[in-house]
Amino acid sequence: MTVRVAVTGATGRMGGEVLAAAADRDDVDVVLAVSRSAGETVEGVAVEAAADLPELLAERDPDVLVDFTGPESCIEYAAACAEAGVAVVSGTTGLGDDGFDALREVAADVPVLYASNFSRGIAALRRAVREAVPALDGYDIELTETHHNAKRDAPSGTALTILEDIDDVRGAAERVHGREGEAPRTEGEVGVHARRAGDIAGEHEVLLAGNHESLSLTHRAGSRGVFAAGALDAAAWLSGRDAGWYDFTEVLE
Ligand SMILES: NC(=O)c1ccc[n+]([C@@H]2O[C@H](COP(=O)([O-])OP(=O)(O)OC[C@H]3O[C@@H](n4cnc5c(N)ncnc54)[C@H](O)[C@@H]3O)[C@@H](O)[C@H]2O)c1
Ligand SMILES: O=C(O)C1=N[C@H](C(=O)O)CCC1
Repeated sequence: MTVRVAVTGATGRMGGEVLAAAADRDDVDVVLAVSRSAGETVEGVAVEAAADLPELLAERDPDVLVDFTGPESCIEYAAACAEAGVAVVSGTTGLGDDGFDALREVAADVPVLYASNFSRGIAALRRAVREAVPALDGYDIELTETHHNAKRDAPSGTALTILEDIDDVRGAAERVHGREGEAPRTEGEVGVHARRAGDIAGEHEVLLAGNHESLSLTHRAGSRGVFAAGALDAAAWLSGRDAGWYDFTEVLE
């Protein structure tokens, strides 16, 4: 069955990747693409005004909306989907606690699948981290993420997700963002570092060091296409499900 997909942020980096990936798949059909600035054509799809989303959702009747925009717009668009009965796949990061609370409210009305990272490799890295941290109890942990020079939020949403994984398996730890001046480690802290350079699609390293050894667990995204592919896999999987909150790991099972 072909899933009818609406895309927000269509003139953005990820919006364009989603439209390009959709063009090469026969299980999804893009019925709507919107952005703040309408009038462009992206991957052969006419981009319409995001301000008209409520009316356009009613007119085009998509099954799922795929969102990679900004924290405020993500919630605005998801709320419109709740009204229209459209499922939501979102990968927008920087939502904060209030943003996630609002997104979970939408999940009361429609299916919502959120992931800070739609690559299968990061899902595998998370499993490895959850196994390595308890196995190397007491080792120092440093997390470094590296992204393109246009990324607005820091640390990355993926880094925050991995930090939650570490807290889950080791207990809540103090997070130290960057280092400068007299800054020796304190017992159990997790160092967090965000690098911004070039057009790097996304790198995440978790370093565990102690007992005369170190372990580095690293994921590198080759392009944004990996995220677009995962988001469309999620959209195809989510379509037709009951209202509720879903996780990308369920798609990978
Ligand atoms: N979950 C993942 O796998 C994954 C992968 C890549 C990027 N991301 C996230 O996706 C988001 C977008 O990344 P990008 O590189 O495509 O950014 P971008 O700036 O290239 O594109 C963002 C798009 O959203 C629109 N937008 C942003 N804020 C808006 C607002 N307040 N109202 C209306 N429209 C708004 C912009 O006009 C643009 O079209 C970021 O949060 C990023 O961290 C997630
Ligand atoms: O390019 C970005 O921006 C990315 N954002 C996500 C994050 O913040 O973790 C995923 C990786 C790429």
